[in-house]
Amino acid sequence: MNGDGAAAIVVDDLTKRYGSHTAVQGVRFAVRPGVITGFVGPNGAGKSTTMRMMVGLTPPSGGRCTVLGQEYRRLHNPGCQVGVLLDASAQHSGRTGREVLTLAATVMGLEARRVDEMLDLVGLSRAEARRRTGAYSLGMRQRLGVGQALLGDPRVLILDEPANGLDPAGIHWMRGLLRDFADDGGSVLLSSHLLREIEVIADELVVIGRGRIVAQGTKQDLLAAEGDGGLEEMFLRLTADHARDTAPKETR
Ligand SMILES: Nc1ncnc2c1ncn2[C@@H]1O[C@H](COP(=O)(O)OP(=O)(O)OP(=O)(O)O)[C@@H](O)[C@H]1O
Repeated sequence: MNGDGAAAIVVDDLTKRYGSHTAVQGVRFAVRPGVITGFVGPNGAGKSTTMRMMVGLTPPSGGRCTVLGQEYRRLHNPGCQVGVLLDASAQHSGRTGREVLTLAATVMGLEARRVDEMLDLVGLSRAEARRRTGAYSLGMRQRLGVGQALLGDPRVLILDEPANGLDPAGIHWMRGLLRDFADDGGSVLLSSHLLREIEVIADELVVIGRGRIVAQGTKQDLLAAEGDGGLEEMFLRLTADHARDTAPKETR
């Protein structure tokens, strides 16, 4: 997948060290338009750290990432180009769902009606939108986070565990939404622990273990090489030597 000139996201040799601990080591992959790329790995493998570096929230120790040809922080009005959902629980708990979207719409210079469009799209009722997000379930927070990510009508989505906390109907909804987004030419990077979900939805896979990429390619090619075991077998085999690293989280 590397070296693809048409790629929407190019991750090039990204490395992150926390003191003597290397959380991400020389990670390279690309995310292309029209494709849902699944980013999978065990707990502590480096998925979130990689995604945080991609959007400028964590400074890399080495390497770089470009989104639509530029570093994320250099993008003009980034929310209108790249939708990001990294931690649905990070919302200000005292704001209502509507306030969260209205504030984001104002920052992006969008019309207020976009807020109602997003509420409809993600299935939050007007009454729910009037409640503070601190009272939301995780699934409702994920829906709001997806609404915020899509608010600016971006062409690229970077989503860390967006299906976490969604009920089966919510997962079904998310699957259709992301499929439509990609079929419409959008680029999606999606991390998930839900291997079955990734197996259904992803077109390409990037597997990370202990900060290093251990496999990448089309789902079809990777699973064909695996035989009957499916993604779960492949995941367990590839990441067996890359079990959870228990280095403590310090400061971001
Ligand atoms: N701010 C930090 N300071 C020190 N170490 C960190 C920090 N953030 C992450 N790490 C370490 O980096 C490694 C990768 O963590 P990361 O959160 O990226 O993994 P992950 O693949 O997203 O895991 P999970 O699936 O559990 O969310 C882990 O060893 C983690 O302890």
